[in-house]
Amino acid sequence: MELPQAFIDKYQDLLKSASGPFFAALQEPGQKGFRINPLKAQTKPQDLSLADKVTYGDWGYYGQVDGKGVDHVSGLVYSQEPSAQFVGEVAQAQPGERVLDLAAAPGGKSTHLASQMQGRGILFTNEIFFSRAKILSENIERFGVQNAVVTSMDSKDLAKALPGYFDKVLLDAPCSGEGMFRKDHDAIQYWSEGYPTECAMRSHEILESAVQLIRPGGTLIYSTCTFAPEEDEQTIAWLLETYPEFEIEAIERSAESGIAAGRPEWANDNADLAKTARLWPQDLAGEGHFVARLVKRVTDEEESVKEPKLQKGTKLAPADLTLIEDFFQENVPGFDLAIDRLKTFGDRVFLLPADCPDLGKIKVLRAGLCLGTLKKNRFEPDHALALAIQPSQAAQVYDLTAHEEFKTYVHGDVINTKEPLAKGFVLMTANGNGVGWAKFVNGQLKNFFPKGLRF
Ligand SMILES: C[S@@+](CC[C@H](N)C(=O)[O-])C[C@H]1O[C@@H](n2cnc3c(N)ncnc32)[C@H](O)[C@@H]1O
Repeated sequence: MELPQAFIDKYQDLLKSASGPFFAALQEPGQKGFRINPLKAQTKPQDLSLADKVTYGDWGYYGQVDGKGVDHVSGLVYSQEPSAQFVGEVAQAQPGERVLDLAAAPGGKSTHLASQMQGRGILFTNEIFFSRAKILSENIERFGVQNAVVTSMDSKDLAKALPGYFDKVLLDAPCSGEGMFRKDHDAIQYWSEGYPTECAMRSHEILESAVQLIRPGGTLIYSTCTFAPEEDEQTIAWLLETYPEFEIEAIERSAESGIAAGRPEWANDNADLAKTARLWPQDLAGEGHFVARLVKRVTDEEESVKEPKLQKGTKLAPADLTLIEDFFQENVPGFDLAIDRLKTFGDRVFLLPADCPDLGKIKVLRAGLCLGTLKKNRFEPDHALALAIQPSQAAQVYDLTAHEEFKTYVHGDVINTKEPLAKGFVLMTANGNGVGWAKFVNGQLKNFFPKGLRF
């Protein structure tokens, strides 16, 4: 890998004698990793050895996930390199909290936060670019998250809609990506001497919104996947100077983790910057990252934050409500259908997260769990529902791995079976987790795996 000369000069100057091991590490292959999904019923991957555990967090392992394998398709695993997993560990979202992931696509950190929240509280996960927000939304669906609102907004507009609403805001900033050079050689092509400063300016702008979105007493987590001090310590120094109500909270780092402290001498010498964390590829098995956690102090002159109105459910026509209730009674009897939280977008019916704020001014791609679609005289379950429920909640289950028919199903083919199934919807499972729906009629399981996902 050929590094730009200006990059080499910069890090020789910053790292002095440590620059040798740094440049040597950049010539090594990138580290691969994944996290296991605790929201799933069966949490033991089928085709992966779990020998090498990432030292921090409960769910991380080293290794590469097969994008076409059972574990990926069922949402049991999420590919994420090990250093990126440290960001979620620093955030420590709690069940019941209001959490925002402000720059979230493709969803590595959001799915991690959702794992921590265990379906309780509300997770707003935002991506400014709509095409990337769609990918984020698909990943939230595959992971079986029920309490997320996926949005695609400029952070300024989100801050106008929900000021002071969140207990925690994560900004995993769009950055110069130096920490990803080993994984993504294109990042080297984008890099120029002035690029970190440009990115830092964009981070400042997004942080201005993040600051408004956090409630007094709430927490900001800021991370990048770059080594550049402009985007790391210098950006946090700028934040502290501009918003004195913020204070850095020390990040716990065990000695064996290889995680280093932030570098005050690369910013304004504020000693508190050493409470931030740096992940260097020469010190640990992972890529480059920077993480800071800050608390927004409650000040005396604080104006009380106005609670937003709650989002009302849709008042459904009695016939439509009956269709939905009958579907659940027959096919997913174990599901707790909270009628007052049902909300339609066109003919699609969603179950909003509990206490969802008014979404009137918010550009939403997914509001909680998509249950299904109201068709003429019937209700058809959504793929998202198959991925979110536990198989024990479904009336009928067909295990594809036991029948060695996983590939047939994801290819979109009909499955013939002699199993004693009743006419109706069947949850198709693989290795004990839902992967989609089929409809059983006359000895055949008609395939409902979405056309766009078949392979
Ligand atoms: C580092 S990536 C996020 C990765 C994600 N947290 C994950 O773990 O999968 C930063 C994201 O910010 C988005 N972004 C770029 N400019 C932005 C802006 N002005 N406001 C908000 N997000 C922006 C990018 O499209 C990108 O998806």
